[in-house]
Amino acid sequence: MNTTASGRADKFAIQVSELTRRFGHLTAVDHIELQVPYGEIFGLLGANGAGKSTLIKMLTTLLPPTSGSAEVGGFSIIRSPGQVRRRIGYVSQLLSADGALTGYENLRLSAKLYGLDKAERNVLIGDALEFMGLTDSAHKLVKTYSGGMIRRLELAQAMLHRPAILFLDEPTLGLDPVARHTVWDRLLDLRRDYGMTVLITTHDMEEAETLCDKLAILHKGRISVVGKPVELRAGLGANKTMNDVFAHYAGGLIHDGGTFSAVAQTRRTAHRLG
Ligand SMILES: Nc1ncnc2c1ncn2[C@@H]1O[C@H](COP(=O)(O)OP(=O)(O)OP(=O)(O)O)[C@@H](O)[C@H]1O
Repeated sequence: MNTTASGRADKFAIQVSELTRRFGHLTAVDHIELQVPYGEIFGLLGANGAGKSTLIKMLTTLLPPTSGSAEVGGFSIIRSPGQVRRRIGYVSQLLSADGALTGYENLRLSAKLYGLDKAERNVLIGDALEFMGLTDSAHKLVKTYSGGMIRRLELAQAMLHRPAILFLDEPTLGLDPVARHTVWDRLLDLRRDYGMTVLITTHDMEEAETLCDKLAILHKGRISVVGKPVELRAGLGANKTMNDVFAHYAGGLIHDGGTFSAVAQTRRTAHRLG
């Protein structure tokens, strides 16, 4: 249990009530209810356009909701967005590290943006580099990094100020299996060492099953089911896979070769670093 600045004991890192976002006539997120306890690794699944990124953008205060409410780290995303931002780290789908800077310089930039003072800054940057296995590459340009190293650098940037809650939009998209597993290990370490709560979006059924304690599947802006991966599979019958669960609750199959957005994203990443 965490105690917020208001002194209130708070069991949930994320509490969402009737949260809704419309874009014109389209309701991208439709009256969502969600509770994520502190210390949980929580996965958001859904087909392209289901509303995952829109939900994350609202919870990270980047996009105002049309209606409804949410508390993140004990603070309202509407009334206290600054308090929310102090308690979260966010890695977006888009490449956020700057390829023309070194890993260290990227981290120093993040530290300044977070307002960390100089003495604290150097210790926290050193810790983050070490934690993500990037100490030896700290002074190399990021455009020479592999995709897995870039993801770990982005995680290092997001964990720098020791947020209570990390939001990661498709954290392992486009990574090979070894790099993917390394990212999973680091996320598990962040939970173990710092008690961080992690909310991720993913299209990867292995990631959903192996990494996440609990999953919510979104379909057309609504949550169609919430549960532990093993419960969701068992709920459909014997020998059901996560792909079956996804097809049942998300209205479609995960196709071989990835989704359109996965392919586009991978290419965007390659282009930016090229
Ligand atoms: N700024 C915007 N203006 C208009 N429509 C938007 C905007 N952002 C998202 N949408 C629409 O809202 C719906 C939900 O989009 P969102 O990006 O949240 O889905 P997603 O589940 O994250 O999809 P993906 O897996 O492709 O990232 C989609 O129909 C999308 O086209």
